[in-house]
Amino acid sequence: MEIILEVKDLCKRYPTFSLNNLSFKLLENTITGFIGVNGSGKTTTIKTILGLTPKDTGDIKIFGKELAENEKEIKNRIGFVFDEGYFYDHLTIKEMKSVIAPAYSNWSEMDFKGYLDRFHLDPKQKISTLSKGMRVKYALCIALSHQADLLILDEPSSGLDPLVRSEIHKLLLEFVSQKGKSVFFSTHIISDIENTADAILFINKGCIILDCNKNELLAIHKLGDPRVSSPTLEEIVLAYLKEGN
Ligand SMILES: Nc1ncnc2c1ncn2[C@@H]1O[C@H](COP(=O)(O)OP(=O)(O)OP(=O)(O)O)[C@@H](O)[C@H]1O
Repeated sequence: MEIILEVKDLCKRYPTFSLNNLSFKLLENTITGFIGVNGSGKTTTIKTILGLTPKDTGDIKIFGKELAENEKEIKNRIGFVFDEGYFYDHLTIKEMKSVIAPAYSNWSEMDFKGYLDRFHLDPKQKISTLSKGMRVKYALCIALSHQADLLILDEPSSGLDPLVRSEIHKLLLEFVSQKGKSVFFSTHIISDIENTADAILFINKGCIILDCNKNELLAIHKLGDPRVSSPTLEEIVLAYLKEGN
């Protein structure tokens, strides 16, 4: 499988927190769940990958290239969704789209309309009147309408009801089944990882404490005795967390 993103020895230091030598890869046709408790460094990692926060040291290659030297080309191929809003509240869905779309050379108006229909979003509705779930869906419509190959989502499902979460999961599964696509999403909701992710990257206190395939992890912890139930993913993850503390 092709490597879509590769991070090597990434370090970023804030006065009271640091990312410590993070190294990991995101693979093609893989949904990687980036899990960690509040304040463990998920958003800092994502912002550093996207060049929104400068790194101190380390290498980040996206589609085999350095972001700094190929920013336009790489950003064209990344769709991102942040939990904090980055839209102008006073604009409508359609007006905001007109601000964003020119930044992408592969923008597809047909795809955008298709996603709006799918999520029952009205182009005339003001951003300020969208519910949290509608905002995330709108952010996904934007992220998916410029032929991105890598989707990066920062806590897309926090605060959303189970129905909206399952709609989003379905969309991510459809997306990642296409050739050359990969999804990286951060969460602290283990059931999201259980339902959606193929791979798990677990960060704690700015360090990666687990980087593995989800099914392989479950298989390793499966107990041989059928009379005793094997640990759930949540129990396994909590055990790693306790070990790291
Ligand atoms: N610009 C900044 N300056 C100083 N410290 C920062 C800055 N941004 C983040 N931090 C600190 O880095 C740490 C990690 O924050 P980060 O937002 O990456 O965590 P997170 O895992 O995304 O948390 P959450 O799940 O709560 O969103 C926190 O202690 C935070 O206070």
